[in-house]
Amino acid sequence: MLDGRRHSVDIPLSKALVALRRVRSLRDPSTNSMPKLSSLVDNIDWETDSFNGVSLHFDNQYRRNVGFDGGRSPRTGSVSDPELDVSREVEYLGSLGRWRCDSRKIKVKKRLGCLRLNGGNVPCQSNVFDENLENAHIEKALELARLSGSNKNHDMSLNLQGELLEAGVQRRKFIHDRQLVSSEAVRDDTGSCVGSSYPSVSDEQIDGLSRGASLFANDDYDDDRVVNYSNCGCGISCCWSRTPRLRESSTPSDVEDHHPLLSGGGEKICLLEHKRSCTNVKNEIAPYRGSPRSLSHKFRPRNFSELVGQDVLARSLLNIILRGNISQLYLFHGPRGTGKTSTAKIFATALNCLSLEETRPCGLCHECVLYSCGRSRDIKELDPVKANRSEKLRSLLKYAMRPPVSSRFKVFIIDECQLLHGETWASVLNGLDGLPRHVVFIMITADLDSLPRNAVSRCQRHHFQKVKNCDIVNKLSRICVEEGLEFDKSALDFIAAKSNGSLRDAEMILDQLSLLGKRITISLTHELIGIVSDEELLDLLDLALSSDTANTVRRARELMSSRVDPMQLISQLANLIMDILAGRYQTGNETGRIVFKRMTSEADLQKLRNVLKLLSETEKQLRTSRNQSTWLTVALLQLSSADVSSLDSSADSRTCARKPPDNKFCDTSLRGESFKRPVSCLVTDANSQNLEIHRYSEGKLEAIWRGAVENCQSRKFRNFLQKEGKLSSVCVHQGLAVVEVEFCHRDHVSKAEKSWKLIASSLQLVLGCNVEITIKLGPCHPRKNMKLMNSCFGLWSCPCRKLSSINDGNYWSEYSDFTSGRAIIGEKPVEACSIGHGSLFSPIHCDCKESVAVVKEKSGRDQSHETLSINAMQDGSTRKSQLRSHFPKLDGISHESQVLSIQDPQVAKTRSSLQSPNDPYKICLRVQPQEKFKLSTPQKQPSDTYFCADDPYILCSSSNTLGNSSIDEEL
Ligand SMILES: Nc1ncnc2c1ncn2[C@@H]1O[C@H](COP(=O)(O)OP(=O)(O)OP(=O)(O)O)[C@@H](O)[C@H]1O
Ligand SMILES: [Zn+2]
Repeated sequence: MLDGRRHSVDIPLSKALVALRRVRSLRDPSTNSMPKLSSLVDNIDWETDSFNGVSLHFDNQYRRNVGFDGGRSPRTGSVSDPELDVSREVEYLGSLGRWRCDSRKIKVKKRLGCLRLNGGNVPCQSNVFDENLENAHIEKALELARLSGSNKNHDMSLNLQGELLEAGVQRRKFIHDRQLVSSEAVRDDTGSCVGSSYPSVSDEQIDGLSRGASLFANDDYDDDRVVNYSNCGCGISCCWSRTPRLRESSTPSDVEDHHPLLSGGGEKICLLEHKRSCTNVKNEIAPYRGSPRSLSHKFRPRNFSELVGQDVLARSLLNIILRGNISQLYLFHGPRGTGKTSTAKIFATALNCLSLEETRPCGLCHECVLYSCGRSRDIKELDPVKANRSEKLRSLLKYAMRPPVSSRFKVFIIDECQLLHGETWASVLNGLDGLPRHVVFIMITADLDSLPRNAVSRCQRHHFQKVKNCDIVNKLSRICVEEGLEFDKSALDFIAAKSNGSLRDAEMILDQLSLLGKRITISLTHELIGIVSDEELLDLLDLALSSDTANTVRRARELMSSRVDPMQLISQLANLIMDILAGRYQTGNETGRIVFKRMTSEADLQKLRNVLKLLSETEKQLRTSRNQSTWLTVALLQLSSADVSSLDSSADSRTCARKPPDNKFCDTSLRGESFKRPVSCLVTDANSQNLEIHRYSEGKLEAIWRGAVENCQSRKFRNFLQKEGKLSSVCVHQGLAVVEVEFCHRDHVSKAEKSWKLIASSLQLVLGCNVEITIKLGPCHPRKNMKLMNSCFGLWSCPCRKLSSINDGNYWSEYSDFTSGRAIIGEKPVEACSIGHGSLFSPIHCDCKESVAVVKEKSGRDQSHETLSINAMQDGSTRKSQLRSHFPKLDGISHESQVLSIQDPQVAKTRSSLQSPNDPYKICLRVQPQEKFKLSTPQKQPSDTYFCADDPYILCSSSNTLGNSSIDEEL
């Protein structure tokens, strides 16, 4: 029918069109929206070119607006990018119905058919969809195009577009359905319909298509969104569901109907709905229409009143909005799982909520609905890692300059903002003054200490508390009721206790339990969490204290082999003992009553304290040990002898004088140093063989190592061993010492291995028995070559200043300053910092290798000696290296270390904030002036004063001063 005429739509032209659609100059400069583009398609008409072909034609106004010039990019003037994504071509073809007529029609079909679908090239089977129908549309379109070309008939041109679109839709429907079969569509958590993955043919949607993602996607900053969509969408990048269209008249139901995809602010899942009315092809696999992904997702708070345990904070945020005191930069910080992200979203929505009521966000207004269904273009969650890329950041700031699309504020939420680089922070802070008032940044972090100080001080900070146990229990029970779960109250209590103030953790545990049955019982909870119940713990403690060796070993083994990690067990035991000592333990069972009956005298309580110390020591050793179960069993067997005398240093020397059998460690080869009696005990191993194990404190191991090193002839090798090596364990059995020596570098290990005989014989000399040596790679030692400038060093030289508690993973970051200070030790002033505001069993550590902390230790043997060690906390392991060159007088090592925190005005103030009611550990700051020091302003400074009066045990001792007093050298 069109014989003799060459109908062509040049590919460059089509690509240029696609390119044009992405050009920012097409946007309305005032709103950054795309009204011109929306009608761009409408204004395309078709004309026959000089070659009797058909070419796309923009009306002149648009030509002028966009500076369109054939196949050239309007921005650069260069030819459009030949590498344009095929998927964009699909989009374009789909929306505009690009084709080549006649024989070229076939080409178009082939082209369409071979378009790459997500996950690979999936060629279409041309016989699967109705080719005739498509042909009919194309023929009709061609005819129309010819006519419109000659007549410049606008209506006709629109009809033509309709036909083309029909053809395109046919094709895309086909592609889409294939896609549905080959991949699972991703759904939103509410399971609601969220818009079609391909359009019906309404003008509105066509319009949406033309405005949509590909245009906005090319907005520099919106790349993120595109990535999100294309990653989790239906797989067809032309999917119009990435093109949330602002429909000003949207009612909630209206919006629900087209429910989203998410725009910037939504949860990062692409929500696709296959509009079944648009397709007549059956889906072989029905798209997933699941329930919410998790309980915590389902029960995410949607407004301030649903926030749990953050009442004050919620009130203050609401007041900020009601009074209109909006800052530009907010910082939400606090422990994990306490509602920071949820609150940021609530706050962002409330900022834009249109309701005049005081309860905001209302959840009903246009803005609220837009956000809740993921379509808000004014609330965006940004990926901090991407924001670190300078070009992204520039785009972001540029984007922020533009007025909000439909709301009052443009809100950018940056979760995990500690991942922002210093330069990113600097750019944000510098750019802040120039940004319009409608821009609001909400930064979220659980790690305040990693943020640059100036950034923190520029933000309006809001601290999220750990959620109280009772609040957690209430929320959990509400969830149970709503979910139709039965529950034991004790199970919920237990979950709350274990989740350590994190409501999310609690909800996740409950979630898991709910999968196991309709009733949440305490035993099931114990089973799942892998924690020993109090009864079992008491039973074990009772066995251990009553010297019932065989049963203690059996019971400990049972527990550890079934479900409990030795570290966990030791921590639980310690908690239990602490509760008993603090009089907080309520026993409801027989074992408990028996134990308590026994534990009445002061001596018994003292014994329990000693048990705690012993467990603390063991816990430290377990961290570096490979055979944790054995060492824990060993420790348990020692509990019965943990009376006052066994841990008393003076008693130690007496014991040592008695010289235990097989014990050569009091040998004078150790240059006159007296050591504590090696703790020896009998363990029945798996083969029921008796294995005698001598266990040494870390200090003693160091001394043995020192002795061995000094026995080495070669000075070079001696230096090497001293600097790089560490004796990590000695196990003596029937006159044979099994020794482990660690080096923290592979090269060092191989070097030491080459000279193992040297090391072994040196150790033999010290130990006085045969030695079997194992040389292994261990965790890094503290930096022995640490530069000590005027003996001053401090934790705060550590660039990351990241403090965290090993045991519970909590970040106490906001209190990082509280123990830094200056101390005078001996005659030398040093920077001192307390690292121990955690607990005895979860010492605070710094995960930066360069962190150092000064620890003052009382010598185990001789109180007049003081040992100054550097504890470099790395990866949870504590190492000590003595600074003998700086403090030659210091010698001896003990297991008792006290952290100095000096001149710290914050201590008293912060103790109460540190001590969260939910904290399984009690934190007690102890004022304990050392003999060598005197407080210059001694008011309120009785020796051994506990701030924590109800706590009979020092969980964390900090020798320090109150108020602004300082510590001076003893007069
Ligand atoms: N204060 C709270 N009130 C109500 N629900 C909460 C609260 N805190 C946590 N949740 C629950 O935990 C889930 C996760 O919370 P959210 O992501 O807001 O915590 P977060 O503090 O930002 O955690 P993270 O720092 O790990 O990102 C929520 O979906 C909600 O179900
Ligand atoms: Zn609202």
